[in-house]
Amino acid sequence: MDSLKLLSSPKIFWHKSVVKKQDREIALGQKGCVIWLTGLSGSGKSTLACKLDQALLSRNKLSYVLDGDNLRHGLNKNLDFSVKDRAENIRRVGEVAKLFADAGLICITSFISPYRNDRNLCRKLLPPGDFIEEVYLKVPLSICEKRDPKGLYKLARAGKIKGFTGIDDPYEEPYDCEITMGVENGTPEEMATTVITFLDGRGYLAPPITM
Ligand SMILES: Nc1ncnc2c1ncn2[C@@H]1O[C@H](COP(=O)(O)OS(=O)(=O)O)[C@@H](OP(=O)(O)O)[C@H]1O
Ligand SMILES: Nc1ncnc2c1ncn2[C@@H]1O[C@H](COP(=O)(O)OP(=O)(O)O)[C@@H](O)[C@H]1O
Repeated sequence: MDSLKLLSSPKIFWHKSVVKKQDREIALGQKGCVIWLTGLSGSGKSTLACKLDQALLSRNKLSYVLDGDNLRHGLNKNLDFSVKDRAENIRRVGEVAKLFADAGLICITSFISPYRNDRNLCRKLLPPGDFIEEVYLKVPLSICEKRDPKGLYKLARAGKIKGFTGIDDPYEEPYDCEITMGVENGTPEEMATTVITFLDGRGYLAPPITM
């Protein structure tokens, strides 16, 4: 019974893992954490997530990208863009990211995540220090709309998509994010370097120190 702890439901128990997070981190030579990218559609989240993933791999660090478009093809395919479903989308992402961080990986999430409360709930879900970075891609709507790589803004302006973030649905800017970046911060590669410098400075690209 040592490894069993009673949860809030009397019928569901928590089974403790024998291999600890720290053991996995030592094996991987890094610390598990979550980098949360947020911003409007077209602000560059997926591009930055990919650059980060590549830059980390080139340093022999293991990361994994959870991307809004991709998760909505599978795990979250039953969710729409209502306030309630966006909240559920982000809650599930937070739970999955928590597992990835526990596995010792650097988990990069790329979701509009328009509501402050949903983002803060994910922050609270993770042990202190694991949710290390909220990166806000502060790109004006006019620029995102000009980019419009999927033609969605055009459809939203034409009224063919309802509830599109930035057009007829809100985006709540972060008050307290760790990094804010915009078009003035250079290329996606340069932005990835900024994030990696931050990670390095906080010791996430080295294994934990054990006594
Ligand atoms: N109504 C509406 N509003 C916003 N975005 C929409 C909408 N409908 C479809 N899309 C496409 O879905 C992508 C956003 O999915 P997310 O899971 O990141 O959204 S959210 O965090 O739940 O708000 C988003 O992808 P990105 O452009 O990569 O952000 C869009 O391509
Ligand atoms: N820093 C940047 N400067 C200029 N264009 C960019 C930058 N980052 C991304 N882009 C371009 O903007 C468009 C949207 O980028 P994307 O990463 O798909 O955004 P999101 O995932 O936030 O929707 C793409 O065409 C991409 O090439």
